[in-house]
Amino acid sequence: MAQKTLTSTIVKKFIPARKSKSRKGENGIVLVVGGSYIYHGAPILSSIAALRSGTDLVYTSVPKINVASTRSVSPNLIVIPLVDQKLTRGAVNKLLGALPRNLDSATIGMGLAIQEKNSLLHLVKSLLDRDVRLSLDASALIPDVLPLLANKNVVVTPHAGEFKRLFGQSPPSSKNERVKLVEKNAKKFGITVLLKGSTDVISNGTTTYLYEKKIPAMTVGGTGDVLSGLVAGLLSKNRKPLESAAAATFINGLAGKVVQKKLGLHMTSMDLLSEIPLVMKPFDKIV
Ligand SMILES: NC(=O)C1=CN([C@@H]2O[C@H](COP(=O)(O)OP(=O)(O)OC[C@H]3O[C@@H](n4cnc5c(N)ncnc54)[C@H](O)[C@@H]3O)[C@@H](O)[C@H]2O)[C@@H](O)CC1
Ligand SMILES: Nc1ncnc2c1ncn2[C@@H]1O[C@H](COP(=O)(O)OP(=O)(O)O)[C@@H](O)[C@H]1O
Ligand SMILES: [Mg+2]
Repeated sequence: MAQKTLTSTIVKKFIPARKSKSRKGENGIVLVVGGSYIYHGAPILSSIAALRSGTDLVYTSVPKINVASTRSVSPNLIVIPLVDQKLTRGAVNKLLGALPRNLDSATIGMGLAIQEKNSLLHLVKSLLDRDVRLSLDASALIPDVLPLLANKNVVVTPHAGEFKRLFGQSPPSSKNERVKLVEKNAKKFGITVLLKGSTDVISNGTTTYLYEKKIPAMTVGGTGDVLSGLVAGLLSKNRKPLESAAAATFINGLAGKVVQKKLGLHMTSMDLLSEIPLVMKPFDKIV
């Protein structure tokens, strides 16, 4: 299968136009589920990235111990408390009852502590049953979730360590072998796989995009959390998981390039957030 290198021309087609006459909610409603006692920042990074990708509303669900700190970060976030410190069946049932009716997409896993595996499976299945498009990251990347995902507009965003946990094989260092392994698993499970690294590999098993970034400053913690929010933000308007994942990784890299140029190897993932609007603006279309 031929791989294509991501370019602005390709990505421009993946970002839907906004109608002048649209109303609040028509340009994306996103749910972010993540965070834990130690990792409070991940869902915040993901949520702000989703908003900055150009969605209308982002609902951020975090354990109740994180609610006050999360709310204090930004009035733009609508925080839905998880009733337990970790993801439990009871917390998922309460969350499902509190969700907005017309949710378009969700991203789950960043910084999340999962008490019972079945609570994650129940959350994923319930959201897919409501035709919510998913971006699964970090703690949500466990093999048990794979059978739920086939051909359901789902993107998984593992780094190499999460890839091994999810698919049982470590991505090899040879680029061609890496691409083949990503394609094999994407096809086998009917999902879009975005394998993160110095070169991101994005494939749905039929089409594959590569994005070589040369932005080592992005190894700082949180840049994958930002990416998960960008994927969900784009998925909320473009149902095609491959296109949304490819556009998200390209935007994340563009922002990283600008920040590295400005700050060298001293960026934090927060710096990416302020660059997202500036790098995405040239892709805006209003009809
Ligand atoms: N401020 C925050 O709240 C932050 C929270 N974070 C959260 O921290 C949690 C743990 O994240 P980590 O990615 O550190 O997961 P882990 O530290 O649990 O890494 C999982 C496994 O993968 C291995 N691994 C990690 N990156 C790898 C790579 N590129 N190649 C090969 N092996 C690799 C690790 O050694 C480990 O064995 C995640 O839920 C993440 O979302 C991080 O994103 C950092 C920022
Ligand atoms: N050497 C590198 N050069 C450029 N980007 C990188 C490099 N290593 C990792 N990245 C990027 O950093 C992010 C890492 O994701 P992840 O490990 O999940 O981060 P975190 O969980 O800390 O948010 C991905 O977006 C990946 O593309
Ligand atoms: Mg991560």
